[in-house]
Amino acid sequence: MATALKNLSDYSSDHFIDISDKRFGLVVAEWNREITDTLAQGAYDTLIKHGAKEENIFRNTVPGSFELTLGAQLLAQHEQIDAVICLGVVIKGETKHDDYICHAVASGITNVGLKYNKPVIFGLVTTNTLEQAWDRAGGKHGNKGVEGAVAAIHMLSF
Ligand SMILES: Nc1c(NC[C@H](O)[C@H](O)[C@H](O)CO)[nH]c(=O)[nH]c1=O
Ligand SMILES: CC(=O)[C@@H](O)COP(=O)(O)O
Repeated sequence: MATALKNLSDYSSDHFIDISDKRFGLVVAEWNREITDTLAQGAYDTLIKHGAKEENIFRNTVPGSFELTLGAQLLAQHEQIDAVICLGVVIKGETKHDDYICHAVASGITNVGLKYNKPVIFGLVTTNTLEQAWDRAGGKHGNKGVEGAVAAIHMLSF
């Protein structure tokens, strides 16, 4: 279903568990920093809204989305971390570079989650234009950071 048909910030919290003792890693790419900061704020606010403690949310930055995988692993390897949310924005350029990044990150963070048996959430905005990216960072299609936090809480409620 296209994002245009499902707002990223619409969700049900009926099945959520108590997350007051859960520890979350946020890994945020610095590329397109203004947008990734907005995604991170959306994720942070959603975790707090649903009971996470400020002191249990650990935010790290990485240079770009390609480094999200290693950033996720460096957090997920710690027993104290219950879930990791990866946030980045990749906007298509003149070459296929964006494809290589997106495929590497999708595959990489999937493997980290499977390796450490904990939610590692794919919060990557992958768009053709800057406008489309802003539409998914608090714009008309909601906030992908909110979606990432909801996915993390949902998986912890599994
Ligand atoms: N073009 C974008 C990048 N490129 C940088 C890579 O992610 C990586 O940091 C570099 O190749 C060094 O390993 N990153 C984004 O997050 N978004 C982009 O649009
Ligand atoms: C997605 C990217 O890495 C992008 O900025 C690279 O741009 P280009 O393909 O024009 O080199």
